[in-house]
Amino acid sequence: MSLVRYLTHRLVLLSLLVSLGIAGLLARNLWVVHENALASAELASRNLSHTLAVGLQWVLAEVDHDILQVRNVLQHRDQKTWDMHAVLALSGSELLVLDEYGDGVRDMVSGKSTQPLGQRDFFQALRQAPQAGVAAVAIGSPQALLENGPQVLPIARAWYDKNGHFAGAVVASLPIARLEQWLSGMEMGAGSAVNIIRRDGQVLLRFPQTDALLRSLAGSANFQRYIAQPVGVFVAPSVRDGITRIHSFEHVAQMPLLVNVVQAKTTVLHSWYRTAWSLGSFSVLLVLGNLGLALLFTRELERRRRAQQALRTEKNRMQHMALHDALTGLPNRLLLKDRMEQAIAAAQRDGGTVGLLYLDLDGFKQVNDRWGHEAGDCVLLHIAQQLQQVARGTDTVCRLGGDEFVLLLPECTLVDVQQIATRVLAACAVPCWWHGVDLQQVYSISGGVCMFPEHGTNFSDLLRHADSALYQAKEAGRGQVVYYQAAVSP
Ligand SMILES: Nc1nc2c(ncn2[C@@H]2O[C@H](COP(=O)(O)OP(=O)(O)OP(=O)(O)O)[C@@H](O)[C@H]2O)c(=O)[nH]1
Repeated sequence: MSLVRYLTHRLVLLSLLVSLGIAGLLARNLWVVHENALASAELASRNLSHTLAVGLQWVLAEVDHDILQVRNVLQHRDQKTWDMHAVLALSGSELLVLDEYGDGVRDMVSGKSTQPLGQRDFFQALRQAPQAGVAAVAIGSPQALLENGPQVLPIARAWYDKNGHFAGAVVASLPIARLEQWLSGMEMGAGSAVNIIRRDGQVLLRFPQTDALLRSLAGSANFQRYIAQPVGVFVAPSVRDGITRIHSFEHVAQMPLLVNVVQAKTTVLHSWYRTAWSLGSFSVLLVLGNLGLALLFTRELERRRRAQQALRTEKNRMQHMALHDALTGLPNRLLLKDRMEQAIAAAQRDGGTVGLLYLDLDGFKQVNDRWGHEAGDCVLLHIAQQLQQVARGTDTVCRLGGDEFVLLLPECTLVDVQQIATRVLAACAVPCWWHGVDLQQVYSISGGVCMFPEHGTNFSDLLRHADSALYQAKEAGRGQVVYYQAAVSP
């Protein structure tokens, strides 16, 4: 792999890692902010439910104090009749005293007649209490106790006769309007509310008021968690609308009530969502920009790599062209000179000999003249191929130009050269077909041989002497190989 490609891969990898790092860091920070926002909201919600529970307990304790005072008098009277007016005057609130049937009830202070209350939930709860004195406060569902009276929350305790039998109830009323006014200053946010819930699951008050009927939560999973412990906070979807909320609750001390504050998670995390959206968009843009830049850089590096590759290829091609013949692809004179100098140097070092066979076609011009240059080229290619087949791996077949070829034969004795020359003459006698015509019938080949070091010790001397032997071969009738000074026919 080239350095550029290696760097490119590393760059893209690095860019990916940086992008993932940025995205991971942002995601982690967003998660921390999310958890902090949730924890703060839970704390605020818990504080609010605690404040409301304590406040409600104070209000109810005050009312209960009046109820207990009246009940005490009722239970310890020693005459058959008693002055109810005087009894009720003990308390500061408006109280009702009910008999054992919940009937015949009179508000002795106001003098207004009440509705029959024997079937009301709080009265039933007190009547069914198991033991005198044991029954605690009963709290009824919101209702009007007096005819055309306002909606109130009935708060009642049972009272008992001397024999410990249930004798009726003392009932106080907590106006719903008063509770609503108490809560009215609170800004809850969308999907959030405060509930006052009886311990049997009945919702007694919901703020802010919605059109939805106050209903019982008994049996719901969330309510089970409300009654499992006196105080708590958790996040869960609502049974009613499926919205996930923070539920914070606290039981009202000594009362069968609990207060809960529910806040929609979306409301609590509203600002977090906006931050997450803007930071998320920013990080996506950053990552995309980072990747885009890496890709651009990569493309630029790749473009440069390709340009360099093309340059190298072109350089190699030029070098090849400078050292090789364009038609046959054989080494040219320049490369022959280089190879011969190497062969001479090696022979000088090892005490060996080098043979040089200079070849020239006979009658080649006639091929050109009769069948055109393409036919001549065909002959030149054919001869080049034949000579390469004859040559050994260490030999060099060279085209000097025109119809002249040279075989450089390193580490070659005179006997070896003779054998090769014989094979060359035979190879050049192989037919060369051109459109159904055997051009070999027209041409033959002549050669001149000289040896290093016997006939010369450098390139030009050896080439000149081989050429001279070739000339002699032409003179002698062509189609043969002549040895420099030793004109021995193969
Ligand atoms: N087709 C072709 N012909 C070439 C090329 N290069 C040179 N020639 C021709 O080759 C011929 C060489 O001339 P000669 O060597 O005198 O031709 P010859 O008929 O072989 O003569 P002798 O060697 O005296 O037998 C010329 O006609 C050149 O034009 C080539 O690349 N292709």
